[in-house]
Amino acid sequence: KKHKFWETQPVGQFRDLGDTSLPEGPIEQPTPLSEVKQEPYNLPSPYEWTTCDIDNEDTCIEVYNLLTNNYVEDDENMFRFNYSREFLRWALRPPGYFKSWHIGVRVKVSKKLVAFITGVPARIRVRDDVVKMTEINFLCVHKKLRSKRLAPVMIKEVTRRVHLENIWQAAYTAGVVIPTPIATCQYWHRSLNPKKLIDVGFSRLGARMTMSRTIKLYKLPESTTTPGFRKMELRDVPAVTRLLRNYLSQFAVAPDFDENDVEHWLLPKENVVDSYLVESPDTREITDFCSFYTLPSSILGNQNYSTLKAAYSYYNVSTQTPLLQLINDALIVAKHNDYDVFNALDIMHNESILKELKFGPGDGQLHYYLYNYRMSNALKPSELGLVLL
Ligand SMILES: COc1cccc(CC(=N)NC(=O)c2cccnc2OC2CCNCC2)c1
Repeated sequence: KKHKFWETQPVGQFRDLGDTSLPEGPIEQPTPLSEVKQEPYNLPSPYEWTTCDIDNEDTCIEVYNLLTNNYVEDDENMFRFNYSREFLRWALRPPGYFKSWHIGVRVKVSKKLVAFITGVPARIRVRDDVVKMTEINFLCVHKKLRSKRLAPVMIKEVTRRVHLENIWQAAYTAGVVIPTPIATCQYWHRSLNPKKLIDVGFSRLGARMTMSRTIKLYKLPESTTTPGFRKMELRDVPAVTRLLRNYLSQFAVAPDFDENDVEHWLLPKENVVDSYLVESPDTREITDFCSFYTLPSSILGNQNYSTLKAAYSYYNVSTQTPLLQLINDALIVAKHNDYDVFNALDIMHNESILKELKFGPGDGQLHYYLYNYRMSNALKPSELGLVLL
């Protein structure tokens, strides 16, 4: 039976698609905190819950190793996400985070960490509704424990702990279709190091193309082209917050960032997140912004390389500089910092610049989901202003 678990959850159900009589918004009302299950869900007997304190170096290493060996792979199992430890500490400790939402599963006898799931708080606007949500991520079950139905109980446990903090909605993404996507996005890749990408099988040499012709095709200038283009600094947080809030207001679903959020999520952090802005040379005004995060992938089974250095488009705002020129400058910076590939989803205004900047379509889709919040119709990717890590 397909979706046995998801048909028991307060999410949009496939059978309700097209039923426009169902109102957009929360599916279930909050329950009084006294009625939320106080004790953890039962795990199969060999396993126990653990809260992963990622400030503890040893625990952070355990989480890193579990994800490095067991997290998401591409459809052809040639690559696996390889989130760094500093990235995980950044992703899991935003303003107002709860350690209790960093949930692990250990083998009672050996104490080995064999599964993980996380939530972080986020204020997300859905049309005119700003909703306190949790962003769910890093659901990972050790390869040897798959099909033991651990994922449903982990999802129920993180939901229970989120309910205890009086939060009733969640946002998450997946490469698979489960009830029911609020948007389905395509991912695109822009080669920066085509020789390596072809060598590791990420890309293929185009028909009637030589390697030297391919290298020439993706060549980028040594330096950025936009006057006033520079790294974001702490002093820019108020202006970037204003710019970003204004820009994101046009999308149906987007984060409701305040200055604290912008300081955490967008201030440059080496090997984690890069952010640049355009400060108009004459007015000194900040008119544009672009950012990408660093998510390497392990290359599974290649003699010459073990890691693919990938940049993922994050939040970009173009008000004076054409988006094409802004993202081209982001590509130039990424190439200069030895990234092999620059990835983007076709969300926000990205679709308009992908082909011209020589992005190629990826071989998969990324589906966005809301928990306990119904949307009458799926959104077009261009209506989505939310990037999850
Ligand atoms: C290249 O190495 C890979 C290793 C594992 C999976 C994939 C394919 C894939 N599933 N890609 C994406 O989900 C993706 C493609 C473009 C932009 N963001 C993405 O995912 C982000 C956001 C969701 N959480 C993972 C990172 C590629």
